[in-house]
Amino acid sequence: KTLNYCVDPNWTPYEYLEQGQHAGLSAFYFEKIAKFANLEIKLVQTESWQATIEALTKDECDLTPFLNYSDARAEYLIFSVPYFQAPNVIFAHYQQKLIGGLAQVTNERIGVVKSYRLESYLNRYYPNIEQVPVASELEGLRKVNNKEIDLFVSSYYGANFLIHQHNLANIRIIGLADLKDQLRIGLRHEHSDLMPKINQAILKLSEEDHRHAFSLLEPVKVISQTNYTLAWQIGAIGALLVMMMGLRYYYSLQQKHALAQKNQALERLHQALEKKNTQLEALAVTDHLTKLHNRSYLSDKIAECINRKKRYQSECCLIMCDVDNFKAFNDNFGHQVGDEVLVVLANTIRGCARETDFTARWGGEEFVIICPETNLNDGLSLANRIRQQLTIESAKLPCPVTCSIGIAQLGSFDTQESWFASADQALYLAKEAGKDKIEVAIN
Ligand SMILES: Nc1nc2c(ncn2[C@@H]2O[C@H](COP(=O)(O)OP(=O)(O)OP(=O)(O)O)[C@@H](O)[C@H]2O)c(=O)[nH]1
Repeated sequence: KTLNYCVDPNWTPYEYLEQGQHAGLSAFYFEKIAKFANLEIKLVQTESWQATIEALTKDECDLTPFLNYSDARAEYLIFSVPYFQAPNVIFAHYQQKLIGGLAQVTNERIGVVKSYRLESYLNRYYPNIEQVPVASELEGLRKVNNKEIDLFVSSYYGANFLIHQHNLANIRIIGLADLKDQLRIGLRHEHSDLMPKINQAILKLSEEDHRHAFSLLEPVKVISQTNYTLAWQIGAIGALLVMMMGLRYYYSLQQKHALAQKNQALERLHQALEKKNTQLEALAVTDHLTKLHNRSYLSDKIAECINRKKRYQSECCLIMCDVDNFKAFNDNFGHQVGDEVLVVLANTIRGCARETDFTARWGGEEFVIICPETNLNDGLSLANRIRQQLTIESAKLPCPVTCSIGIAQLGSFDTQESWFASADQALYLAKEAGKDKIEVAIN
């Protein structure tokens, strides 16, 4: 027949339920005893020791493996020989004085676990002591630790275990209780025929078994262990992040460097382009043979002179200079020498003109000088200087070179066309008059 058994679900470390299973010292002993006695057993779970006692009285449980003898219990239970003994002691807050035993308890309130043998024992032998019922040993000890009650009586090993386990640092033992736990199996009377077998099984328990049972009462040390796996994981993630950030920083530095180099190259290119543009702009307004300005450059300057004349009545002279018999020169000495003649005349004009004058090759063998802020006399003397200097400069050429010059002063109502037409007319007259001459246009 299967025996149903109940235990105290909250009597750590002696006896308790862990995930619905019987655990603790009594579990270790009872498993061995049941095996030695060849008992078939089945746990019936209860909510408290009081519920276990009730279940035993109501025949819902056949036995309980770890309890003390009491006359009250003997009414429905038969007891085995004890197989575990422990003194009972009095616990108090560490500020309480030592006492000899329960007999010296006077005004103190003492905690007792409901339905424990101590409850009836105190009622019987110390009726004057004020009892405070608690649900479990742990609750009683906590109340002492927090000074909610003055004393607590309990089994030495079990309470010692709980004090360490739950770090109840304010508690100390201040005296011995009269009672001693003598823990054994309690079996309902109707199964008393099994008791001899059970007692025999208890006697089979070895010293080694008892040593092991005591080892179960060692408080479990809560060792704060570093979670190295987590530390490694965090470390690895951290290192990875640092590495990624480092790589990112390294790449951004490289990119920055490459960008800076590209920018420098672009800047150099930009400067070269600007230089080229300036050169191109200069080329666009420069005659490539004589390096004087060309006609398009002069157009702007002529317009400026006309505007200044209109606004300030400032004087301006236009000198038009044409190489005499240039065709013959080309024909006789070739175009290369003809080019040299043009360069000589251009240099002569450049050398004679003021820095403020604008000189240009107007086309072919014809040159133009615009002389701002220059009256007719000054223009005339410039024209003479050119003619004279050309005679000197052309000495290095195969044949003397002369030029004819027409001068026109800018009139108040002149346009570019009329002004140039006047100078051209004067030049024509100089040619007509036999060349190597200067003629002035009359307004
Ligand atoms: N070598 C050279 N000859 C040029 C250049 N530009 C124009 N000519 C030549 O200059 C000559 C000008 O001849 P013409 O207009 O008859 O003038 P010219 O022979 O000087 O006669 P006059 O003006 O009356 O003295 C032409 O034969 C053109 O081919 C040039 O850049 N270089």
